[in-house]
Amino acid sequence: MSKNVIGVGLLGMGTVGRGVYRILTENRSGIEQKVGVPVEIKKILVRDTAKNRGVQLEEGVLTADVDEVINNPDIDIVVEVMGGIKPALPYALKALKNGKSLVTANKDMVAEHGKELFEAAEANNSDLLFEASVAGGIPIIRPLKECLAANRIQQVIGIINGTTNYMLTRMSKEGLDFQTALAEAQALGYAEADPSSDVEGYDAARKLAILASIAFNTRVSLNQVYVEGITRITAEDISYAADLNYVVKLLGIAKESEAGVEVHVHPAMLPKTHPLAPVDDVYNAVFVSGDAVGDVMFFGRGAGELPTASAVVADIMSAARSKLKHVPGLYNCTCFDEKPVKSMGLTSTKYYIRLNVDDRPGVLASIAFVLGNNDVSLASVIQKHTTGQAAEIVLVTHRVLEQNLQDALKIIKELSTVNEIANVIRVEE
Ligand SMILES: NC(=O)C1=CN([C@@H]2O[C@H](COP(=O)(O)OP(=O)(O)OC[C@H]3O[C@@H](n4cnc5c(N)ncnc54)[C@H](OP(=O)(O)O)[C@@H]3O)[C@@H](O)[C@H]2O)C=CC1
Ligand SMILES: N[C@@H](CC=O)C(=O)O
Repeated sequence: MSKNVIGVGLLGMGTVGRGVYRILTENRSGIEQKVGVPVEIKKILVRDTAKNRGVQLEEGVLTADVDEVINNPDIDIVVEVMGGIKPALPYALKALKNGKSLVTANKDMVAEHGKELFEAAEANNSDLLFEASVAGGIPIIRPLKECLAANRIQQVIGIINGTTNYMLTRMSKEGLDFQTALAEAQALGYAEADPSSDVEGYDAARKLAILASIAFNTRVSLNQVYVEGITRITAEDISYAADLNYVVKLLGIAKESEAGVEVHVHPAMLPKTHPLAPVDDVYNAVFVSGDAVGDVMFFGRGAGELPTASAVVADIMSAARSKLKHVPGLYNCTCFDEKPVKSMGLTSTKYYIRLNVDDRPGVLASIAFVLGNNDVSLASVIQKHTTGQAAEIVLVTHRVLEQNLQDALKIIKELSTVNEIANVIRVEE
């Protein structure tokens, strides 16, 4: 039987949910033309039905009873924009089991329970779409699954967290301190409900696990991703980076070689001439290299109400078309391989090392000796005398094996003339 309307139920009406409501309402006629029938929001699950949502809502559309969404026969597509794992995951699975298509922006849920969700979608002939879960408004999931499907993808490198990119930009360009920059990102609706997930790198790690799984057709889990956040980045590091012609960014890096897949998220210094260097504020960018296409870069807003909702609504429209044409599963799971993930010690890059040391002759030589003994060679040295007794030294290495650097740092830390290894930041060229 052909449908004359597609019913949508939202789980959540926060930053993203409100954006979805606004786009579906404000662009109603264009969306109807593109889909073929009207797309209507029937019910919205929230915790507090009395809270003002900042948009004109129809009487009775808000509910605190999840069954009014996931068991509602008028709803074809359930849109999960509440976040977290519990109760989002059981609600999502129940919706799929009830034959609803599921659209979600929830990277925690997709990264950690993608297999379960895909299996439920396939078993019930439904769609599972999650474009907004990585890089907000930037199309990247579907381009990887479709437009670049002919390639063997060699690497995916990106700025994939809007909050931290916004913070690093405000800290480096306006001299804001960490907490003020974070408070601004929260006020703008960019941060996660628990912002430690942003600043400690886990949000980016979940997104990288999703991207790497799709790019390399394997299943990369969160615990296979090496993660460091931006909490140790200081004004001094940002200023040294500028002196060295670098900018500091939180990067997600996924590469595939014969030795396996490598996946890591950490702050990195990038030359100011690097294509990712000028990506500031809430903007994200994902740089993909494929064997046939070469290099392509995707750029746009990585978080925020309307950019994120743009991706969610496009997924709703795809799910609607597939419901109308009875062709579910267009974007099913493509993780058909099991590829080993390389340990971080086997990766290699250049490193920036900032040390506080005694201001005495021979100190630099003793540090260089330990580095040399561990096959770590130096590309440049900056030495600043802070007092007559203590000095700050900044070293930049050539490309070296991570394990060699870590072995050397363990010894350097114990030298009596070294007071502190203040920071170590990878340098990507
Ligand atoms: N914000 C952004 O820029 C982006 C967010 N995302 C993802 O989108 C999802 C939503 O994010 P965002 O909109 O920022 O989150 P918000 O915290 O702004 O909104 C969450 C919404 O979910 C509702 N909710 C939460 N828990 C429950 C529950 N147990 N029962 C009923 N309702 C519940 C809340 O209800 P109430 O309002 O009554 O409390 C609220 O309406 C997350 O997975 C996030 O990671 C993805 C890309 C970008
Ligand atoms: N907190 C996330 C929101 C989008 O995924 C971010 O800042 O990128």
